[in-house]
Amino acid sequence: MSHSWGYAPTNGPDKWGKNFPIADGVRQSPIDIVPAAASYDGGLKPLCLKYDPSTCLEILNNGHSIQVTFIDDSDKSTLTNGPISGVYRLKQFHFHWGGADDRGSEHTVNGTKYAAELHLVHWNTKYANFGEAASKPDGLAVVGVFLKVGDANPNLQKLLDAFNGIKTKGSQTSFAGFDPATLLPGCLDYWTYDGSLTTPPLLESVTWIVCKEPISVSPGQMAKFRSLLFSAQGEAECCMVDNYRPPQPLKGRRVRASFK
Ligand SMILES: Cc1cc(C)[n+](CCc2c[nH]cn2)c(C)c1
Ligand SMILES: [Zn+2]
Repeated sequence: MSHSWGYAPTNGPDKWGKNFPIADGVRQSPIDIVPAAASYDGGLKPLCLKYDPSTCLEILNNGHSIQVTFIDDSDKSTLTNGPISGVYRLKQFHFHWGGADDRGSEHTVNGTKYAAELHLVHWNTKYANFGEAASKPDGLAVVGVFLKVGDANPNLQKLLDAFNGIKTKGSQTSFAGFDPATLLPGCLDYWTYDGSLTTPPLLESVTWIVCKEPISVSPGQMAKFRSLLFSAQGEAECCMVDNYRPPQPLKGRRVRASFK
């Protein structure tokens, strides 16, 4: 019986290559970002993120993270410009975090881990839908935002309050009218590189856009993330923590910076 992937010693990132050989591919994510080795590219445009809160649909615990999903049947919530061409639609956002404040992000900066990382997942509208786009080299664009422990972030509170209804794997509740733009840092300087999904199926279809500036999160707010469960109702409780893949080999890839 093939047990599904996860983040435990028995089914975690070191084991994913068995069922997903692309785990050792040429453009895997995340990576360690070394700012001094990134090349400034004056041709990179500023990010243009236009989100309509009316497209926000629901929040769910999928057993790997909490995910907020969006209605993506129109260009109401989009990413344009930045390193991409064309229009990418927002499909979902989710987080990765640690069991303590010293770890949790997927990307690292000069080897430094943040307490958590937000991923805003967008798909290229040159393809028919998200699923098709996810299998194309230019199919997805994920904006990554680091969460740094410090002051409480009021923009996270509505999200954290919703966690009470989605504690266990497979639970979901409606979540209307949330504006994901409130989770973006004030400065949208970014690093960008060609990479992959950071969970199985690890498809090499992601243009990564990692913001240089983190947003804040308090220790108490981090505790709310850690109160979620990997396990389903009725199963032995397993805290949802350390749901991050460690940095992968760069394999010659270039990391560009939108800023000097
Ligand atoms: C088709 C598809 C499947 C999955 C698990 N994901 C999420 C994988 C992921 C989480 N964080 C970064 N990549 C995406 C974005 C697309
Ligand atoms: Zn992610």
